Amino acid sequence: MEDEENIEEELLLVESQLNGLQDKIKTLLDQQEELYERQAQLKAMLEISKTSRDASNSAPSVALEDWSGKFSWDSQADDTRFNVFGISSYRSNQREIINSIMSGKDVLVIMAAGGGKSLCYQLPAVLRDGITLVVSPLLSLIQDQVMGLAALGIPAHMLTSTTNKEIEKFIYKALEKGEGELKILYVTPEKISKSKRFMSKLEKCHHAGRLSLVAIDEAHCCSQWGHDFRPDYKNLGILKIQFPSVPMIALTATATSKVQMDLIEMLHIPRSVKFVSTVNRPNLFYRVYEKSSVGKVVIDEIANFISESYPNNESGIVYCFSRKECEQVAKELRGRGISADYYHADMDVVAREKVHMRWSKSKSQVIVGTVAFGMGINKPDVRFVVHHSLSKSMETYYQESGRAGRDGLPSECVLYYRPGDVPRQSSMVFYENCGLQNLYDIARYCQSKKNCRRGAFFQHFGEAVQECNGMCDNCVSSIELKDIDATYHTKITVSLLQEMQQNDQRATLLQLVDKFKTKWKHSGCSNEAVDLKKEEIEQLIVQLILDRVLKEEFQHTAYTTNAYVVLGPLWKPALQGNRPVKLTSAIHSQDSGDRFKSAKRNQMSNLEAKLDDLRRTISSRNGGIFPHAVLSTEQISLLNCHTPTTIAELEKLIGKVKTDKYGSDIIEVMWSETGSGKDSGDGAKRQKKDKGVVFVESGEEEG
Ligand SMILES: Nc1ncnc2c1ncn2[C@@H]1O[C@H](COP(=O)(O)OP(=O)(O)OP(=O)(O)O)[C@@H](O)[C@H]1O
Ligand SMILES: [Mg+2]
Repeated sequence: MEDEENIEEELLLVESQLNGLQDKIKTLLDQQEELYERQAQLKAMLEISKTSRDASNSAPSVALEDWSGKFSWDSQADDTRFNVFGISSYRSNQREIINSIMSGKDVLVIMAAGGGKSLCYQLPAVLRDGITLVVSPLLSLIQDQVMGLAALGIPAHMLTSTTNKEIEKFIYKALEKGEGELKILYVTPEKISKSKRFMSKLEKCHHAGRLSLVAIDEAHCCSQWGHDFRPDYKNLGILKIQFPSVPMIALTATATSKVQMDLIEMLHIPRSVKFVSTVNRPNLFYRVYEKSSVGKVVIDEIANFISESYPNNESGIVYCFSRKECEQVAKELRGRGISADYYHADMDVVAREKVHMRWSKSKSQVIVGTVAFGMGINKPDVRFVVHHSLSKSMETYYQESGRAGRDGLPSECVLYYRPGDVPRQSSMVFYENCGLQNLYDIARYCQSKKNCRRGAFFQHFGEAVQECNGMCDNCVSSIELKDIDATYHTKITVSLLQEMQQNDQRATLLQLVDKFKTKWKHSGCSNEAVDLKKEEIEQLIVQLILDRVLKEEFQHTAYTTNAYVVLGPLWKPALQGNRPVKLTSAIHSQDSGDRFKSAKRNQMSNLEAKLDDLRRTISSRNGGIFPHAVLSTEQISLLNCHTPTTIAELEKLIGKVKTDKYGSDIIEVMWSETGSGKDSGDGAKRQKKDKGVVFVESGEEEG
């Protein structure tokens, strides 16, 4: 008997020691997991830093050649840039890239979205004799580019599955015999890997010395490590093998060092000159708004934001978490007078294309989309990108928000955040490699009320910090902040979870908030700790997850995956109150205007509105051309500033090609708005001054 008791006693002891050990092992395993993740992060950072150092050491051609110096084609390039493309000056790195291509080098370009990569191959294509081949992944991107070039009078065509027989014949003749006018030929990668006929024509073109340049757009599609891998891109290596003497330019907006190495190898361009531009998008204003837990209130806020900040139908995108949410939000925005269409992967291609087209031509203002609305969005004048919920990583957010302001003009990226959205995303991404870590990075971005938003991007992409210039909410906010001591609240949360776990109970984030409130009430609140609002408790719990005091655990049901909050590796010190926990809260939550709001041209002038109408009229008159291909928004502000009233003045601002095409229409608008010309009765005088220019449309005057 006694023996048995002793045994039982010892058994209990051993079991409790085992439990203790298992806890320790769990904590150690958690720590190991954290360290592995950090190790991977540090290795990647080291790789980036090594590659950039190697690039500057091992590519003497880069160091020795001054791509910004003088070249024999300078004046011809300047003339084409301005008179054909209507671009008044180069942006950062464009001139250097063009010069290296013109010198016959292979080039790798990494430049942020909207940085102006197209000009880097289109301008040399016009300058060099012969035909430039451009490989691009999507039909819609190709169509946009070909139409844009046609509007500039540059002979460009595409050879895709939609090309009719007649055009195909024309293209093959141009390749084979040099007949007909063809300067730039766009193809999808499938043409290279699947059409022997096409490759044989291309070889003939090359043998006759007429293949001037090969451009690979969206080159990150080559790499399996990239975010848009396309198997057919893997076969593009054949191009350098077949045409070694033809310069190749590979362009992409985002490529980690791993992707860069991958694509240099796959495209066989080991000696390429590399140009890496900053990830910074100085014209984008980043802000995070607190998101209400009431769905309708969120929509009201988004609708108000759009109609107050963008009353002139300026284009925007609203990103949503799910397809259903997309449809719902679009419907509710429409109900509030905003012309919005939805776009997601469940729609058929024709319906998607229709929605995209309407929006591209500014016939609808907003697309409410899921992540499916991605690569292929070429619209330069997107003024705002709203996130109805947070993205799954900083990288995804950078890309999605980066679709704003590709024309370089001030634009806004707004994210509606509530901590309750974190578990919605985490239950989708937890099985992905580093999925949770990536999600927690963006959650940290959203939770912060103090740190520069731009700084978070620099840190994420391993780039030196640059000035924000007051272009994020945290840098300009006049909201007064206070730090709440949440050490006691943390203790309560941890002990609550400890009790629950002992009883084999679990709670989701929202359930935990409710349980916290009940426990708080019963705890007597004798402590001087302040009462927290529901949103603040949610915020605290997410902060504790990010700080590893708590963690998320997932369980599949037949229909869904639930995310539960459980104790994390650092719960013990938190329970003992050894680690002070601070929660940042806003004292006055009203945003008393910021520099972006006042700097941004909220109202278009009458003249700008008229020119905007004009570009839309010309666009619909000419079928396919987009309004921004007629006149860019930047050009409209230029015209608004300088108010040219003669063709000669106009040509100095927008170049020859656009003046020849649209000059008389534009001048007519200028006259009607500025009171010059026929209204002031000096039309005849003006006509005399601008000999050779006939304003056919101003009929009254002529007669
Ligand atoms: N030097 C410049 N000055 C003014 N506008 C420019 C200049 N270069 C390009 N742009 C305009 O900027 C916009 C974006 O250019 P482009 O489409 O080439 O960007 P991108 O780098 O290819 O971006 P993405 O990665 O999104 O494809 C276009 O409207 C283009 O006409
Ligand atoms: Mg591009």
